[in-house]
Amino acid sequence: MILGRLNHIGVATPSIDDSIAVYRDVMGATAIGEPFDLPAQGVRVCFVDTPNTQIELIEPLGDASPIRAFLEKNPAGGQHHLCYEVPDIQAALAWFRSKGAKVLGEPRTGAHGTPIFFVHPKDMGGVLTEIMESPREQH
Ligand SMILES: CC[C@@H](C(=O)O)C(=O)SCCNC(=O)CCNC(=O)[C@H](O)C(C)(C)COP(=O)(O)OP(=O)(O)OC[C@H]1O[C@@H](n2cnc3c(N)ncnc32)[C@H](O)[C@@H]1OP(=O)(O)O
Ligand SMILES: [Co+2]
Repeated sequence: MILGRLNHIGVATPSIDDSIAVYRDVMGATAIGEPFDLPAQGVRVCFVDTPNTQIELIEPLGDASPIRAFLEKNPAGGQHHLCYEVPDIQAALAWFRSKGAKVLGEPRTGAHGTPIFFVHPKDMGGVLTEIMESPREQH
């Protein structure tokens, strides 16, 4: 497998609106996207662009949101996952499985419109890891 660039850092928050204010007013971020809902992923999302990567703010959406338990343990929010690009999602899936790492569910379409999957933090040194197919590989 060829590991590509860090695409984004996922940051869970109880309030995207409050987090936008922090990134804008305290961090000086100038490129902040419009929040949008991703019901299939159980999250509301907002991207903050930095010169070399993105911060992905995620707020729970719906009762079955996968970030609810995280926010119960971390009520103020916090760093939730790292996302790396790969050229071929199926090859990456086979690679992680061959290494015995627990892939969480099947690949699905992520916030960038390309396939993603997650690898359990227990197999990744405590870091929930998202793997996404690079937008540049889409035809
Ligand atoms: C915006 C869309 C998309 C994109 O395109 O970018 C996204 O990023 S969506 C992001 C949200 N979606 C997901 O996170 C999906 C994958 N996650 C899961 O399946 C679950 O969250 C989980 C990782 C399996 C955790 O399950 P959960 O029920 O929430 O927690 P547990 O209490 O059972 O946790 C077990 C164990 O793992 C530790 N943990 C949980 N979350 C994290 C984390 N983010 N980083 C590091 N460690 C984490 C948790 O503390 C437990 O540890 P122990 O207590 O020691 O057992
Ligand atoms: Co993500």
